[in-house]
Amino acid sequence: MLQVRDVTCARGGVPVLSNLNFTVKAGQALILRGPNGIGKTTLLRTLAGLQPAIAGEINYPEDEGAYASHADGIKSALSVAENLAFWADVYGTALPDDLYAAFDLTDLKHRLGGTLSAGQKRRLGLARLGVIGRKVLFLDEPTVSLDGFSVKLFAKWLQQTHLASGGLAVIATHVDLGLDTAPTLALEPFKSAPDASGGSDEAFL
Ligand SMILES: Nc1ncnc2c1ncn2[C@@H]1O[C@H](COP(=O)(O)OP(=O)(O)OP(=O)(O)O)[C@@H](O)[C@H]1O
Repeated sequence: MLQVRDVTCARGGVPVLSNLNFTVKAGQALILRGPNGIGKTTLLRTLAGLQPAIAGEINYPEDEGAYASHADGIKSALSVAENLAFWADVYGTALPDDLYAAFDLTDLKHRLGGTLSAGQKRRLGLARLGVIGRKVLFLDEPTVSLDGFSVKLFAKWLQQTHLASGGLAVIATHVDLGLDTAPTLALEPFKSAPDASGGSDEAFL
């Protein structure tokens, strides 16, 4: 379970979203909604522990979190199979039997990562989530570059594999993933004071 209590997150030292409270249970996905710049990426990175919250508490089982950003994190000189084997090695896991089929990568197994199209790269980036075995996923616009078929395929993996096996997910998306019963959290009411101003911090990759 993920518990978020009175959390405020910030960019460049300036609060972006304040006083967030929510719980996501095992088997559940929470969809974050809000316009560009509201702070979805900032919140996801904060939840994932990549930057500190400036207030509040975030709890979920230790070593179960994983963040997937806009970037695919693919090694271009390795093949699709080698990329996935690399992640399995890093996380000490085994590749699930149905992984290639689940992300429509069967015919691309031996292609170099660097030669994949944007959507194919994204499918490979998402397939990493099926390898690392983490239960608490923080997903930032996971369907960018995906066609309709691939969006459905990803939603199916999320629902029938990840959530069905007791995982959970917090997902920032402007696309309807068609996840049954996934609650939505609109972030606009949590926007921090509009007159707050501050400097820049490091750009997110
Ligand atoms: N490097 C930075 N330093 C300071 N502020 C930043 C930096 N990068 C982004 N911001 C600001 O922080 C706020 C939150 O940005 P964030 O990327 O979290 O929004 P978002 O909701 O994910 O946006 P989008 O839907 O466009 O991806 C925005 O107002 C943005 O301009």
